[in-house]
Amino acid sequence: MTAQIISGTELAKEKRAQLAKEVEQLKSKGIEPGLAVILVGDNPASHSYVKGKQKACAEVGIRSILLTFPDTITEAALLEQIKQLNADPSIHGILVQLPLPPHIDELNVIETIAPEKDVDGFHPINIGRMMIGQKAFLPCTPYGILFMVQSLGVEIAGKHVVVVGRSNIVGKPVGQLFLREHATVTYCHSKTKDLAAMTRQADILIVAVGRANMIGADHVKEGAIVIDVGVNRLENGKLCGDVRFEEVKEVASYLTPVPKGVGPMTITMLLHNTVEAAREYGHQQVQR
Ligand SMILES: Nc1nc2c(c(=O)[nH]1)N[C@@H](CN(C=O)c1ccc(C(=O)N[C@@H](CCC(=O)O)C(=O)O)cc1)CN2
Repeated sequence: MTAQIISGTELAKEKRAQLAKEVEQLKSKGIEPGLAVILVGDNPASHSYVKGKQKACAEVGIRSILLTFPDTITEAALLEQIKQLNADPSIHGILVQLPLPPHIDELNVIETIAPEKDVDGFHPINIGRMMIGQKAFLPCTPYGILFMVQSLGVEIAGKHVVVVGRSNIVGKPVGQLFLREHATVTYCHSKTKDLAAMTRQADILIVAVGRANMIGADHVKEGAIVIDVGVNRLENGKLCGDVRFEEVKEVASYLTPVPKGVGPMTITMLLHNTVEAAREYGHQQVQR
């Protein structure tokens, strides 16, 4: 079997075209979706992701503002900035690019963002609402993965989804999203015994570890759908995923590439959440 490659770039293009129309409709009602992006420090990857987010906003007609701070900013000063944005009626979405410098407590920062402006879907209120099946902003990478799998038209209910990785922003929430779709979900992590025996049970295998090329053909059941979330930069400057693409493509039915797989969907679902935030809350001033 040779896998069909799921193009995140193509899916993102289709979804962004639809979002651009929705933004036009909102603007005709006097609502211009606005996103505030906060960037702390000089991590080159973070700068590049933020640039990508701003470019994508411009593409669909979302107004974005960028607030940059040196990595010496105090946590108190950063929280104050967020409170000001919470009170700004022209801003519907706020995101703080992660990771933050070690002296700043990420959870304090995330919890300071008003849940109705938390377009990253990281606030404990949104995570909690997601887990009990209530309306919530869904974290962008997990949401993008679900969107990709749903776009294949395969039934998710009853499928065995194995997630490798348990980060708060990808591994844990992606399992919950598939559980909400009635999949049977298994989480694997660094302490899992006989990883290959677990991953070979997966109908849908989602790998989000951040270790280059760790998953090979021997980890994958014939015909499985394999989603590679890893973005690893090699010494030669090239990007590669957590999955050994050339090997696994001979076993899987569908496979995402790196780059141009899950990455472009992350930014697209951020645009989706920002449009939703403007639609839901755009007409009212958030009081704080
Ligand atoms: N506040 C947030 N911080 C971080 C998030 C997030 O969702 N919210 N996720 C990651 C980084 N990230 C978005 O912020 C992100 C990562 C990767 C891509 C992407 O498109 N990758 C490309 C390759 C890019 C490259 O050349 O380096 C791809 O896979 O094709 C987009 C966004 C951590 N922080």
